[in-house]
Amino acid sequence: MPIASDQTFPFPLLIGDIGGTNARFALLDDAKSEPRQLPPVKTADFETIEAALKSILGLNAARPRSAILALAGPIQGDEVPLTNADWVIRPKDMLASLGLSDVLLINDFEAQALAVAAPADEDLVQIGGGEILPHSSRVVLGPGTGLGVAGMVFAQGIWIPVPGEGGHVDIGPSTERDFQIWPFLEPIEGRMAREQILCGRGIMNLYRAVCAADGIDPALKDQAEVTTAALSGADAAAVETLSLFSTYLGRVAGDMALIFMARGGVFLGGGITQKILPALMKPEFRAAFEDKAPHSALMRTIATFAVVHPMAALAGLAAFARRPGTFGVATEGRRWRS
Ligand SMILES: Nc1ncnc2c1ncn2[C@@H]1O[C@H](COP(=O)(O)OP(=O)(O)OP(=O)(O)O)[C@@H](O)[C@H]1O
Repeated sequence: MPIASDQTFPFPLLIGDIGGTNARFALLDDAKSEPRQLPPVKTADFETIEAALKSILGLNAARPRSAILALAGPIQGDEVPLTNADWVIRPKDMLASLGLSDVLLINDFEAQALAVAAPADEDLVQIGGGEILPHSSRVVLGPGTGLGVAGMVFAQGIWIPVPGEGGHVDIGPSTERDFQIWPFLEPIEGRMAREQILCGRGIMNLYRAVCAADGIDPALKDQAEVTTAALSGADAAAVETLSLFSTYLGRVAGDMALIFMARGGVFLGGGITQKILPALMKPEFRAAFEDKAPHSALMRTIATFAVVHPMAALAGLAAFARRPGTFGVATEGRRWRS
């Protein structure tokens, strides 16, 4: 079966990380050069990806010959809608209108996974104990506009990213306080999924539920206000919201570590991780991560990290574009050529 590792991509190469809110792009002139970052764009500011790219590529930039784009959403067919934004990516249109000869689409957390195959020390902040076991499975998960999740498996000498929709797995109450709050959380079509809590709008869902459980009016208007008030200690409901958020993220991170037996480490990406890092360094996240009887002893050996690289997905795509043979990235049904 053909995999991307069998083939290289023509340079100059455009790499892009397209999230629900933000889209970030860079150009790689060749396999040895550093990516040249293009100005970031808000997906809501442009009707289509072609319009966004035409605006930022400008007249003088080297014209890319191929593109590898990471998208927030499952990739299927010739029209790929984003899960949390209005863009529909049509690779055939991109080939024609941008003059490309090769387009590969992958999942955005697959790109985050590519970035944690060989992360630089300065791009990581360790949360709690444990050590990375080399050549062992890894997990990345990140709260942003949604909750992205992916695995990274090492087999037969290469790293294989395993994309999925792990943000949409069910999550349930566990402690007495959870049972007080859960009835007030807004479900999605009748069920509680991880992404109802562990993302930007999830923070508001959780904050409103905490307030409702205590019979108080929610005074804070958006997730940034909640995390700011929580980190400064200015609002008790916000403080509890962020504490619970850390606990639930720890639980889910622990679940993913168990599923992948991630002795290679669990890596937290996503835009929100860096904004709430002081809260994640408190005991709640790691305690919930380790609270996995009968496997708590095992969990204590698994390292957890916040990824503090500002463009981790782009770094992952650049690593793949330079040396596709060191990764097992499947291309069936997601590569288009002119
Ligand atoms: N200070 C903050 N505290 C909490 N949430 C925040 C803060 N600032 C931004 N957010 C939320 O973070 C989310 C954007 O995250 P991110 O920057 O990872 O975007 P994205 O890459 O487009 O997301 P995704 O890849 O998950 O679709 C939005 O929901 C936004 O409201």
